[in-house]
Amino acid sequence: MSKDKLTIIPPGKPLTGRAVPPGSKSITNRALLLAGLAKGTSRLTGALKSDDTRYMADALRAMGVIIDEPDDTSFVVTGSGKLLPPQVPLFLGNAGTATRFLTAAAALVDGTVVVDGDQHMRKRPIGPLVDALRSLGIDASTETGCPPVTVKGTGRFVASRIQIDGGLSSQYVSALLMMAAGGDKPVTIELLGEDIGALGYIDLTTAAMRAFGAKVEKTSPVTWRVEPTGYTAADFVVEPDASAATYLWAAEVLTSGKIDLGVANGAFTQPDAKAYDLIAKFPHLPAVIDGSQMQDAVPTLAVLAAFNETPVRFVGIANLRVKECDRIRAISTGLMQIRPDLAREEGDDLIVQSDPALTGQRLPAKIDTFADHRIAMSFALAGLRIAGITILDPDCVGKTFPAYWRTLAGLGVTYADAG
Ligand SMILES: O=C(O)C1=C[C@@H](OP(=O)(O)O)[C@@H](O)[C@H](O)C1
Ligand SMILES: C=C(OP(=O)(O)O)C(=O)O
Repeated sequence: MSKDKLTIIPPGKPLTGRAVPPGSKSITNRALLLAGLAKGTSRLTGALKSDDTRYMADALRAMGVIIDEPDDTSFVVTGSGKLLPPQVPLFLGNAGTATRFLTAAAALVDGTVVVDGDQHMRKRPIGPLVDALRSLGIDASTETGCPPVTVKGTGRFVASRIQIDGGLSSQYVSALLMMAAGGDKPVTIELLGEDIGALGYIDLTTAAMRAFGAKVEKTSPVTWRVEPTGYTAADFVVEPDASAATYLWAAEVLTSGKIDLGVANGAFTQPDAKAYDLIAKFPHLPAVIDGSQMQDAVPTLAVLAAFNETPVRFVGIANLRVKECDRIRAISTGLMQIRPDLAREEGDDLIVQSDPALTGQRLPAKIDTFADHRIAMSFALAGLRIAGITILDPDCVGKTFPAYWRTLAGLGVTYADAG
């Protein structure tokens, strides 16, 4: 789209039609890595092509994996069973999955790997993962507790138990689980500290590992045992992205429309699919929503909550402060730009002061998206009911849903250049 801003014109009619979400970012990046670690050729179909998956694919290419892209939704990945040391630092933009997963996978490389990202990624914590690698005797270091991380691997590691504090990100746990199958003996991975949010992402990880031949078993609510099988090439179908689906579900209820996503809401295995049942309750969302098991759906739900009959308090969302941006701040800022009393923060809770009478009003607001795709995509939903909503840096949706603006247009949304 290549614009620096985009103003949504409220459609004033139900949004209708077919709009299939792109492939899941989380599953695509897991499958790419596992296929890259396997020996042989894997075919991934239904995959996401976006900034985050391009960073992962290019990083694997830099480590000797051959990746062809025969069409818009497929990757054909041929690995040698070993990742090679890259000649240059791996640049992973602001892709949390690629950054965390490759930091652990770097421990399987015989040589030095530098994992780096953009200025946003350089503020996202990775210390607990680096500490876990160091506890295994792997030479891993970060000066700031955030990328860049330097890992000097020997191509193998020997460990029987890895402890990890996943309080800030479940991706550390997923990263270690995927690495563990490349070890020399069975490994038990154990969660330390507080319970992690989004345990469903760990299930996605173990499911993808099994699809590529790993043997992994949950041995207690906080431990997993991984056998040293390595990975086997496989043909793998990526399901549509549930976080992307939340915008379409919300667009449907906000406009009393009918949108065919081409996939049943019950068919998703990703954590954010839980948001469907909440969205279906609109405009009677509950007074308290615990976002801990559907974190990426919180921006969608929060913008929806502005039009709810009654206020909504979002709890369990502290780690939204260390996502692509501080999402609690970005959401409260955006809502307060629309109307100053619309949101407030209380510690790490977000309170959305709902008002169904917002609908049909003209409340010009230029929404700062902080380079965060989810802030752009969720605030666009406000523009379905309020005139004057302008999204700054709309291209940031390229992180996970490059066709977002076109997809809304296909359902009947129109845009104006911001004045
Ligand atoms: O494992 C994954 O694919 C993800 C885990 C979640 O992150 P955290 O574990 O950092 O909360 C989620 O927000 C992210 O978009 C994708
Ligand atoms: C938090 C997200 O991404 P990541 O951590 O993978 O960068 C997201 O997509 O909302």
